[in-house]
Amino acid sequence: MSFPSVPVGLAARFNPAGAGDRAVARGPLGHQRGRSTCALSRRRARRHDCPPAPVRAKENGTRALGGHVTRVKICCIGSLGEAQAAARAGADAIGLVAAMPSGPGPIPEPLIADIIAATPPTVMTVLLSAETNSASLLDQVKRMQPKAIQLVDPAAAAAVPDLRAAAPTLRIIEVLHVTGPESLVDAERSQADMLLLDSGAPDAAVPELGGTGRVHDWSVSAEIVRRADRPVWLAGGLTPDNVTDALRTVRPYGVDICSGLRPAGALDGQKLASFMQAVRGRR
Ligand SMILES: O=C(O)c1ccccc1N[C@@H]1O[C@H](COP(=O)(O)O)[C@@H](O)[C@H]1O
Repeated sequence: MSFPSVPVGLAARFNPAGAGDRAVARGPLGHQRGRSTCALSRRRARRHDCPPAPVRAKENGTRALGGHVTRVKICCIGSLGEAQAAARAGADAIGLVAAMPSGPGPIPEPLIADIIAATPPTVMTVLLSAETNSASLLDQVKRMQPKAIQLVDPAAAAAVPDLRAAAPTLRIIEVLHVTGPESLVDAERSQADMLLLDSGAPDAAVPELGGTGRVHDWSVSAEIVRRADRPVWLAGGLTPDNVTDALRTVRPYGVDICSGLRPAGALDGQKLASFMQAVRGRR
């Protein structure tokens, strides 16, 4: 099965191979990191060869600092039809959830592999995995062939170097379950290509590794984004109603949503359209 074509504008600004993403993120975000030097005065900025000041959004937060268009990842895709609907709506990425200890998203691996194979290259296919060791993670990647892997268990952070060495084109997204200021330290330590800030409770009796529908403290997330030198996705309890606020507060590279588009389990077409409209800012 193949997808209808994705709007040209979306394809052009999203490069699943990754080089473009890194370039976009490392420019403006790296600039923010050096803010103490670069933001003090224009003269000092010139002396230190700082990049131009980021363009601030005039509208409702749809363009984060640096003027990039906010990426959208539609997660918990459950069928080829849902993947097609997400691509048609303009999603930059889709999330496919493998076996998890809890949550609404898991689907069988053969279905994940079929959806990935049918997805156009302009959409980043993200496999969500609860595995923590590199051999098991790599086996999953071989079986399903995603463009990116989302490591939802904090214990998987140690596997990042092995994954990168064995699968150099695979984008690695490390999930940080934001609990408080200590998450800033985890963000600093990460070796992944991208971070994804979520609201799980990995230490609960039945671990929650995502798909909770809960928001976390966005002020911590905003600080992580300010300090980060790599793309940061915001997830956890986003909805069409709160995403504008989330964008204004956190200014992430992209937003990621599961439960907020699934009041009855399946992807709700109207909620998907409202979410895309809120993020893209077409009012
Ligand atoms: O959805 C799940 O079942 C799930 C289970 C374990 C880890 C992640 C999971 N889903 C992902 O969690 C985030 C946020 O979801 P929500 O919007 O708060 O419901 C998202 O990436 C989901 O795909």
